[in-house]
Amino acid sequence: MGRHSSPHIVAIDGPAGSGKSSVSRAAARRIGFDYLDTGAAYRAFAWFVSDRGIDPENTDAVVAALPGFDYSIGIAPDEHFVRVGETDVTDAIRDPAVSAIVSTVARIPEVRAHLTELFRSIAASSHRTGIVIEGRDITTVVAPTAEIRILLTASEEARMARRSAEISTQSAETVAEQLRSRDRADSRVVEFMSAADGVTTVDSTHLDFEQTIDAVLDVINTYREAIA
Ligand SMILES: Nc1ncnc2c1ncn2[C@@H]1O[C@H](COP(=O)(O)OP(=O)(O)O)[C@@H](O)[C@H]1O
Ligand SMILES: Nc1ccn([C@@H]2O[C@H](COP(=O)(O)OP(=O)(O)O)[C@@H](O)[C@H]2O)c(=O)n1
Repeated sequence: MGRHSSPHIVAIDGPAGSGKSSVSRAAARRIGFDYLDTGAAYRAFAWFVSDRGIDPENTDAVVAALPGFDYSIGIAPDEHFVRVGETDVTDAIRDPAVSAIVSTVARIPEVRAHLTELFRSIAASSHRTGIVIEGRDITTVVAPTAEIRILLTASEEARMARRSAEISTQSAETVAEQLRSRDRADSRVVEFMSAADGVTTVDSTHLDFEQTIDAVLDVINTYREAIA
């Protein structure tokens, strides 16, 4: 526990359904690191905006809501919760209604700057040797100097199939169309479809879940001396 230096950072980016959350959490658990899902904060902020009756297209009103956004998240891989104020929103932020508006609030530069600062301070609060942080702009904006940076990709077909297997309340076509339109909107704001300089690509299209975790751990182990 008595660690005083900053935690080492493993930065992982990728499109929706590439396996970022599940693979990052499992990899973090195996190496005793904390785990931060940054998409959860964008989702929780979208939930908050909607809960307050703010139109997500009303940029000024959305920006004005930022100081009142009281966010907390569990970063131990086995203690997952997301809260806004006293409200547990762990499940609510996965609702399709939240997915439908999250890209609209995520494209606002003030929102991105505010959440980026929040992610850096959450990461700095980790008491473990390191933290795996996943999202869309972790390798490029949030933690561009991380020792280990990975782009986790998979074909569009594989990503849609994985996500529709999780969601039983909507048809596969609806899930696929919503995912495609969110990826399109997100990729206008941040580049996560191709790897930036120094970022290692892990393509999980033909890997199962366990093989993908192993592929990510292989990349981490390659740099192990840097994070020993
Ligand atoms: N390599 C894989 N093969 C098959 N299913 C996978 C693989 N990686 C992840 N999954 C599953 O795909 C779904 C989407 O993964 P998730 O981690 O939520 O992706 P993301 O965070 O990138 O949107 C989850 O149900 C997860 O268990
Ligand atoms: N670092 C990040 C993470 C998420 N996001 C936004 O948050 C949304 C939800 O992210 P997520 O990681 O939960 O999405 P999934 O890929 O899990 O569906 C994305 O569609 C982006 O609009 C972002 O802009 N930057």
